[in-house]
Amino acid sequence: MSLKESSEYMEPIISVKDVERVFGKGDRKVQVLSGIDMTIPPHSLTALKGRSGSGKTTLLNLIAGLDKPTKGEIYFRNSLINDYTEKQSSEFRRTNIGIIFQSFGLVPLMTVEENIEFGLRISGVSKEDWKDRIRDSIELVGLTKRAKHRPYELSGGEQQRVAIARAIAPKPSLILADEPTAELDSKMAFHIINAFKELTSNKKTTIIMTTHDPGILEILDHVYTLEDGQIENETQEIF
Ligand SMILES: Nc1ncnc2c1ncn2[C@@H]1O[C@H](COP(=O)(O)OP(=O)(O)OP(=O)(O)O)[C@@H](O)[C@H]1O
Repeated sequence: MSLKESSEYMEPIISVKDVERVFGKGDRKVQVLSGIDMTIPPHSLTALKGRSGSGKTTLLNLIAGLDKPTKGEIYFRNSLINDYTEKQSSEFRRTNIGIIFQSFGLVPLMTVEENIEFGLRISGVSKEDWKDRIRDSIELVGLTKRAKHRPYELSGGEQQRVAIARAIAPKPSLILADEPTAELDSKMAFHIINAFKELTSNKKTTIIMTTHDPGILEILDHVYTLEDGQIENETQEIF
Protein backbone atom coordinates (compact mmCIF):
# COMPACT_ATOMS: atom_id res chain seq x y z
CA MET A 1 0.00 0.00 0.00
CA SER A 2 1.40 3.44 -0.91
CA LEU A 3 1.89 6.07 1.79
CA LYS A 4 -0.94 8.08 0.26
CA GLU A 5 -3.33 5.15 0.38
CA SER A 6 -2.41 4.32 3.96
CA SER A 7 -2.74 7.93 5.12
CA GLU A 8 -6.15 8.16 3.43
CA TYR A 9 -7.21 5.03 5.24
CA MET A 10 -6.30 6.46 8.62
CA GLU A 11 -7.99 9.81 8.04
CA PRO A 12 -10.80 9.95 10.64
CA ILE A 13 -14.31 10.00 9.24
CA ILE A 14 -15.50 12.04 12.25
CA SER A 15 -13.45 14.30 14.51
CA VAL A 16 -15.08 15.98 17.50
CA LYS A 17 -12.93 18.71 19.04
CA ASP A 18 -13.57 20.29 22.42
CA VAL A 19 -17.33 20.25 21.89
CA GLU A 20 -19.77 21.82 24.32
CA ARG A 21 -23.58 21.90 24.15
CA VAL A 22 -25.54 24.10 26.51
CA PHE A 23 -29.33 24.27 26.33
CA GLY A 24 -31.35 27.23 27.62
CA LYS A 25 -30.27 30.39 29.39
CA GLY A 26 -30.06 31.83 32.93
CA ASP A 27 -31.78 29.66 35.55
CA ARG A 28 -32.80 27.17 32.89
CA LYS A 29 -29.29 26.70 31.55
CA VAL A 30 -28.27 23.02 31.21
CA GLN A 31 -24.73 22.09 30.29
CA VAL A 32 -25.19 18.73 28.59
CA LEU A 33 -21.76 18.21 27.00
CA SER A 34 -18.40 19.81 27.66
CA GLY A 35 -14.86 19.23 26.42
CA ILE A 36 -15.85 16.31 24.20
CA ASP A 37 -13.02 15.00 22.02
CA MET A 38 -13.55 11.99 19.81
CA THR A 39 -11.86 10.56 16.75
CA ILE A 40 -13.72 7.95 14.75
CA PRO A 41 -11.61 5.97 12.29
CA PRO A 42 -13.28 4.80 9.08
CA HIS A 43 -14.80 1.30 9.10
CA SER A 44 -15.04 1.15 12.88
CA LEU A 45 -17.98 0.21 15.10
CA THR A 46 -18.15 2.64 18.03
CA ALA A 47 -20.64 2.92 20.88
CA LEU A 48 -21.51 5.80 23.16
CA LYS A 49 -22.72 4.54 26.49
CA GLY A 50 -23.75 6.28 29.69
CA ARG A 51 -26.67 6.85 32.02
CA SER A 52 -30.01 8.08 30.77
CA GLY A 53 -29.63 11.84 30.27
CA SER A 54 -25.83 11.69 29.95
CA GLY A 55 -25.91 13.32 26.51
CA LYS A 56 -25.59 10.39 24.08
CA THR A 57 -28.44 11.42 21.79
CA THR A 58 -27.32 15.06 21.97
CA LEU A 59 -23.87 14.06 20.71
CA LEU A 60 -25.30 11.91 17.90
CA ASN A 61 -27.52 14.83 16.83
CA LEU A 62 -24.46 17.10 16.68
CA ILE A 63 -22.53 14.58 14.55
CA ALA A 64 -25.55 14.29 12.24
CA GLY A 65 -25.59 18.07 11.83
CA LEU A 66 -29.13 18.14 13.26
CA ASP A 67 -27.96 20.43 16.06
CA LYS A 68 -25.00 22.77 16.52
CA PRO A 69 -22.47 22.81 19.36
CA THR A 70 -22.29 25.95 21.51
CA LYS A 71 -18.51 25.56 21.36
CA GLY A 72 -16.00 23.38 19.53
CA GLU A 73 -15.78 21.77 16.13
CA ILE A 74 -17.12 18.69 14.40
CA TYR A 75 -15.53 17.51 11.17
CA PHE A 76 -16.78 14.97 8.64
CA ARG A 77 -13.49 13.98 7.03
CA ASN A 78 -11.98 17.47 6.44
CA SER A 79 -15.24 19.34 6.33
CA LEU A 80 -16.41 21.44 9.31
CA ILE A 81 -20.05 20.42 9.60
CA ASN A 82 -21.07 22.84 12.34
CA ASP A 83 -20.61 25.69 9.87
CA TYR A 84 -23.02 24.16 7.33
CA THR A 85 -26.14 26.03 6.37
CA GLU A 86 -29.39 24.10 6.82
CA LYS A 87 -29.36 23.23 3.13
CA GLN A 88 -25.76 21.97 3.21
CA SER A 89 -26.54 20.04 6.36
CA SER A 90 -29.49 18.16 4.86
CA GLU A 91 -27.51 17.46 1.67
CA PHE A 92 -24.69 16.10 3.86
CA ARG A 93 -27.11 13.73 5.62
CA ARG A 94 -28.86 12.69 2.42
CA THR A 95 -25.65 11.66 0.67
CA ASN A 96 -23.41 10.43 3.49
CA ILE A 97 -25.38 9.30 6.50
CA GLY A 98 -27.87 6.63 7.46
CA ILE A 99 -29.76 7.55 10.61
CA ILE A 100 -31.55 5.12 12.91
CA PHE A 101 -33.54 7.05 15.50
CA GLN A 102 -35.34 5.84 18.61
CA SER A 103 -38.62 6.85 16.96
CA PHE A 104 -38.26 4.89 13.78
CA GLY A 105 -39.58 7.49 11.33
CA LEU A 106 -41.20 4.94 9.02
CA VAL A 107 -43.86 6.09 6.59
CA PRO A 108 -47.08 4.47 7.89
CA LEU A 109 -48.79 3.93 4.53
CA MET A 110 -45.75 2.31 2.92
CA THR A 111 -44.87 -1.37 3.18
CA VAL A 112 -41.48 -2.48 4.50
CA GLU A 113 -40.14 -2.64 0.92
CA GLU A 114 -41.56 0.76 0.02
CA ASN A 115 -40.07 2.37 3.12
CA ILE A 116 -36.64 1.08 2.15
CA GLU A 117 -37.16 2.10 -1.49
CA PHE A 118 -38.05 5.59 -0.30
CA GLY A 119 -34.72 5.75 1.56
CA LEU A 120 -32.86 4.64 -1.57
CA ARG A 121 -34.65 7.23 -3.69
CA ILE A 122 -33.80 10.17 -1.44
CA SER A 123 -30.19 8.99 -1.10
CA GLY A 124 -29.85 9.13 -4.89
CA VAL A 125 -29.14 5.41 -5.40
CA SER A 126 -29.68 4.45 -9.03
CA LYS A 127 -32.99 2.72 -9.70
CA GLU A 128 -31.46 -0.40 -11.20
CA ASP A 129 -29.90 -1.24 -7.81
CA TRP A 130 -33.08 -0.83 -5.75
CA LYS A 131 -34.41 -4.39 -6.06
CA ASP A 132 -31.19 -6.07 -4.86
CA ARG A 133 -30.58 -3.52 -2.12
CA ILE A 134 -34.13 -3.90 -0.78
CA ARG A 135 -33.95 -7.71 -0.82
CA ASP A 136 -30.48 -7.85 0.79
CA SER A 137 -31.21 -5.34 3.55
CA ILE A 138 -34.53 -6.99 4.45
CA GLU A 139 -32.79 -10.35 4.57
CA LEU A 140 -30.03 -8.96 6.77
CA VAL A 141 -32.55 -7.93 9.45
CA GLY A 142 -34.55 -11.16 9.11
CA LEU A 143 -37.79 -9.64 7.79
CA THR A 144 -38.12 -11.33 4.38
CA LYS A 145 -41.54 -12.73 5.32
CA ARG A 146 -42.76 -9.28 6.39
CA ALA A 147 -41.68 -7.36 3.26
CA LYS A 148 -45.24 -6.58 2.15
CA HIS A 149 -46.48 -5.47 5.56
CA ARG A 150 -47.01 -1.93 6.78
CA PRO A 151 -45.40 -0.63 10.00
CA TYR A 152 -48.64 -0.79 12.05
CA GLU A 153 -48.81 -4.53 11.33
CA LEU A 154 -45.36 -5.05 12.84
CA SER A 155 -44.08 -5.28 16.42
CA GLY A 156 -41.85 -2.56 17.89
CA GLY A 157 -38.77 -4.72 17.36
CA GLU A 158 -39.74 -5.47 13.76
CA GLN A 159 -40.26 -1.75 13.07
CA GLN A 160 -36.84 -1.07 14.54
CA ARG A 161 -35.36 -3.65 12.17
CA VAL A 162 -37.07 -1.96 9.19
CA ALA A 163 -35.46 1.32 10.26
CA ILE A 164 -32.09 -0.46 10.38
CA ALA A 165 -32.62 -1.98 6.91
CA ARG A 166 -33.63 1.42 5.54
CA ALA A 167 -30.46 3.04 6.93
CA ILE A 168 -28.17 0.29 5.63
CA ALA A 169 -29.65 -0.15 2.13
CA PRO A 170 -28.18 3.04 0.56
CA LYS A 171 -24.69 1.96 1.78
CA PRO A 172 -23.89 5.30 3.44
CA SER A 173 -20.32 5.98 4.55
CA LEU A 174 -21.56 6.63 8.11
CA ILE A 175 -24.48 5.18 10.09
CA LEU A 176 -25.64 6.91 13.29
CA ALA A 177 -27.86 4.69 15.39
CA ASP A 178 -29.62 5.76 18.58
CA GLU A 179 -30.25 2.63 20.69
CA PRO A 180 -30.72 0.43 17.62
CA THR A 181 -31.24 -2.70 19.72
CA ALA A 182 -33.51 -1.20 22.40
CA GLU A 183 -36.64 -3.02 21.20
CA LEU A 184 -34.97 -6.30 20.36
CA ASP A 185 -34.59 -9.49 22.38
CA SER A 186 -31.02 -10.45 23.21
CA LYS A 187 -30.71 -12.97 20.37
CA MET A 188 -31.88 -10.49 17.72
CA ALA A 189 -29.77 -7.70 19.27
CA PHE A 190 -26.72 -9.93 18.98
CA HIS A 191 -27.59 -10.76 15.35
CA ILE A 192 -27.93 -7.06 14.45
CA ILE A 193 -24.68 -6.06 16.18
CA ASN A 194 -22.90 -8.91 14.43
CA ALA A 195 -24.30 -7.64 11.13
CA PHE A 196 -23.00 -4.15 12.03
CA LYS A 197 -19.62 -5.66 12.84
CA GLU A 198 -19.53 -7.42 9.47
CA LEU A 199 -20.51 -4.26 7.56
CA THR A 200 -17.70 -2.30 9.25
CA SER A 201 -15.06 -5.07 9.03
CA ASN A 202 -15.81 -5.45 5.32
CA LYS A 203 -15.17 -1.71 4.97
CA LYS A 204 -18.73 -1.04 3.78
CA THR A 205 -19.52 1.62 6.38
CA THR A 206 -18.65 3.20 9.74
CA ILE A 207 -21.14 2.98 12.61
CA ILE A 208 -21.57 5.11 15.72
CA MET A 209 -24.34 3.92 18.01
CA THR A 210 -25.64 4.56 21.49
CA THR A 211 -26.42 1.66 23.79
CA HIS A 212 -27.36 0.66 27.30
CA ASP A 213 -26.76 -3.01 26.59
CA PRO A 214 -23.62 -4.32 28.35
CA GLY A 215 -24.02 -7.68 26.57
CA ILE A 216 -22.99 -6.28 23.20
CA LEU A 217 -20.12 -4.04 24.25
CA GLU A 218 -17.42 -6.65 23.74
CA ILE A 219 -18.19 -6.94 20.00
CA LEU A 220 -17.52 -3.25 19.45
CA ASP A 221 -14.22 -1.72 18.35
CA HIS A 222 -14.45 1.26 20.65
CA VAL A 223 -16.66 2.40 23.52
CA TYR A 224 -16.93 5.98 24.79
CA THR A 225 -18.56 6.42 28.19
CA LEU A 226 -20.33 9.72 28.83
CA GLU A 227 -20.60 10.91 32.41
CA ASP A 228 -21.58 14.37 33.62
CA GLY A 229 -21.32 15.65 30.05
CA GLN A 230 -17.76 14.42 29.56
CA ILE A 231 -16.04 11.37 28.20
CA GLU A 232 -15.23 9.35 31.29
CA ASN A 233 -12.85 6.70 30.08
CA GLU A 234 -11.96 4.98 26.89
CA THR A 235 -12.02 1.24 26.57
CA GLN A 236 -11.37 -1.33 23.87
CA GLU A 237 -9.01 0.92 21.95
CA ILE A 238 -7.81 -1.35 19.19
CA PHE A 239 -6.64 1.12 16.61
N1 LIG B 1 -33.60 20.85 23.55
C1 LIG B 1 -33.25 20.66 24.83
N2 LIG B 1 -33.47 21.61 25.76
C2 LIG B 1 -33.10 21.43 27.05
N3 LIG B 1 -32.51 20.32 27.51
C3 LIG B 1 -32.28 19.33 26.63
C4 LIG B 1 -32.64 19.43 25.26
N4 LIG B 1 -32.27 18.29 24.64
C5 LIG B 1 -31.73 17.50 25.58
N5 LIG B 1 -31.73 18.13 26.78
C6 LIG B 1 -31.21 17.59 28.05
O1 LIG B 1 -29.92 17.07 27.83
C7 LIG B 1 -29.70 15.92 28.63
C8 LIG B 1 -29.14 14.82 27.78
O2 LIG B 1 -30.16 14.31 26.91
P1 LIG B 1 -29.87 13.15 25.86
O3 LIG B 1 -31.15 12.84 25.19
O4 LIG B 1 -28.72 13.53 25.02
O5 LIG B 1 -29.44 11.95 26.84
P2 LIG B 1 -29.20 10.41 26.54
O6 LIG B 1 -27.89 10.06 27.15
O7 LIG B 1 -29.36 10.13 25.08
O8 LIG B 1 -30.36 9.74 27.36
P3 LIG B 1 -31.23 8.39 27.10
O9 LIG B 1 -30.27 7.23 27.36
O10 LIG B 1 -32.29 8.48 28.14
O11 LIG B 1 -31.76 8.42 25.71
C9 LIG B 1 -31.01 15.61 29.33
O12 LIG B 1 -30.92 16.05 30.65
C10 LIG B 1 -32.02 16.40 28.55
O13 LIG B 1 -33.06 16.84 29.37
